[in-house]
Amino acid sequence: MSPEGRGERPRRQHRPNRAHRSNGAHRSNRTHRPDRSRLTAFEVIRRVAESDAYANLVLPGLLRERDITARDAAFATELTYGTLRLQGRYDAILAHCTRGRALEDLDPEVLDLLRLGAHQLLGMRVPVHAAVSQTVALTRHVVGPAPTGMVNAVLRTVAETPLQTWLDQLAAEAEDDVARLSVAESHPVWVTRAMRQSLLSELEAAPGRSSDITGELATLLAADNRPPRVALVARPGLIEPDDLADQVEAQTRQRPARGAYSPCAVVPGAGDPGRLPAVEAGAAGVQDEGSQLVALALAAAELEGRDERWLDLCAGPGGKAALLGALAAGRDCRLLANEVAPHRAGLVRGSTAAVPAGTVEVRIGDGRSLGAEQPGEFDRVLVDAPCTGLGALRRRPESRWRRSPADLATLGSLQRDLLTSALEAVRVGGVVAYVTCSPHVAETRLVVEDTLRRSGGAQLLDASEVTRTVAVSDPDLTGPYVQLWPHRHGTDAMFLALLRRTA
Ligand SMILES: C[S@@+](CC[C@H](N)C(=O)[O-])C[C@H]1O[C@@H](n2cnc3c(N)ncnc32)[C@H](O)[C@@H]1O
Repeated sequence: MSPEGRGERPRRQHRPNRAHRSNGAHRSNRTHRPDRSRLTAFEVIRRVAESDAYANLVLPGLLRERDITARDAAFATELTYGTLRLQGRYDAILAHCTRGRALEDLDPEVLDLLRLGAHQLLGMRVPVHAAVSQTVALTRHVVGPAPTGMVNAVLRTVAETPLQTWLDQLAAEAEDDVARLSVAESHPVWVTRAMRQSLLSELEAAPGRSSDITGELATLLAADNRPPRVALVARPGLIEPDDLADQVEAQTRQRPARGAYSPCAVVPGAGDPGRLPAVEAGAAGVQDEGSQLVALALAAAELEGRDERWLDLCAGPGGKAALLGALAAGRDCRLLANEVAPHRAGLVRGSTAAVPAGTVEVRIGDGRSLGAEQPGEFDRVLVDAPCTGLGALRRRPESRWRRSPADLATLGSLQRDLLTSALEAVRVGGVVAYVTCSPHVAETRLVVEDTLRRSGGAQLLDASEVTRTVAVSDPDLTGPYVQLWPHRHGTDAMFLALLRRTA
């Protein structure tokens, strides 16, 4: 299930400075108060570890609550997200600095403190003295005095060697390119392997592409470690992109760029999109250009015959439903937005609130049974399937460490069932878009090919060609499937297949 769908589990109460309270050394706590940005970053990282929380959901609330703004907020954000993203790299480095002590044997809070210190030293250009002394102060505040000597010594050892020298040393120890890139770019090995597999499978479909898979893999993994640029969607018929750009300009005093691919996209370089009048009114929203493109492609696919009823089988939280709803309203079509989780169905209602009344109906239910309940009813169907989210690692810093290959089995059977149901729900001649925010072939082409084989009565359309017709510039796609990439397109790694029901 995607991040927004999972609630935060009750968390273990964080007890600042346990040891101090027990030995009564309060004065030292007062004189070595850690700064609020670092303390906030630490607390978010602990919540991520202890309660399965999502950093991008917890951090903004904490910053607001504590009135941490401007440069301090930017520092806390980079410290939190950078530490979470690059945890694999830092663990490999820290393991060389603990004098033989395994990282698993450290108190988890102390390990997180070391990671925070390592990111300041190696990823943020914080001066050594400040990075070490502040991390030691934070350690004393949140854990107590016992590990401060160790934290000080380990971070000083980390700081003795520049990042590139560390990476060269780790590369020399790696047994192959996948292991080397996994450590250097901080991805679990199975994820790196899956990305490599996906790039290779594209090469089979388009042999003309660069065959330097290792080089491209390195670029892709590095792109996953950079924060994504925010893109806005101007929902057709609700606001024109130029009018949205005017609102951004009024807020930021800078004319925003238009999207590289989506005709509806506006890309503000700064500002607070949530405060734009169009976003507040629901005429626009924050949406990755990849998500915009796949929804636009479904709406643009040629249909034989009637075009009246559209279905979004897995609609929550409703980004694509809002875009499809706006398009549907412009064509006098109706959209049924289905979602299994009631609270997410509520989010769909919110996202689609600005679409003219009577266009979108929100339904709470299991998409797997919808095809049997309403067979052949729909002309266009979107299956934006629950997936590992490996295509959105840029925006969910902790997710790469949370997922495991075991998730693929559970998700794979759900994905197949949902696509089968969509093929039942669409009428003969109608089109189904199968979409994932993951490039893992087990969630993309294998699901499509298996389902086509099992269900029969459907054919694959050339999704690249359809996508080219809606894109404002050539996304350089080949073959029946569309796979977008952060390093090539600057989008999430969205996958799209288009299928037409034939019998
Ligand atoms: C990738 S998200 C969809 C994102 C959405 N299309 C958007 O653009 O905002 C997948 C959604 O599928 C929902 N889901 C999971 N299992 C489902 C099922 N059996 N039937 C319908 N929806 C399901 C999840 O709750 C989640 O909201």
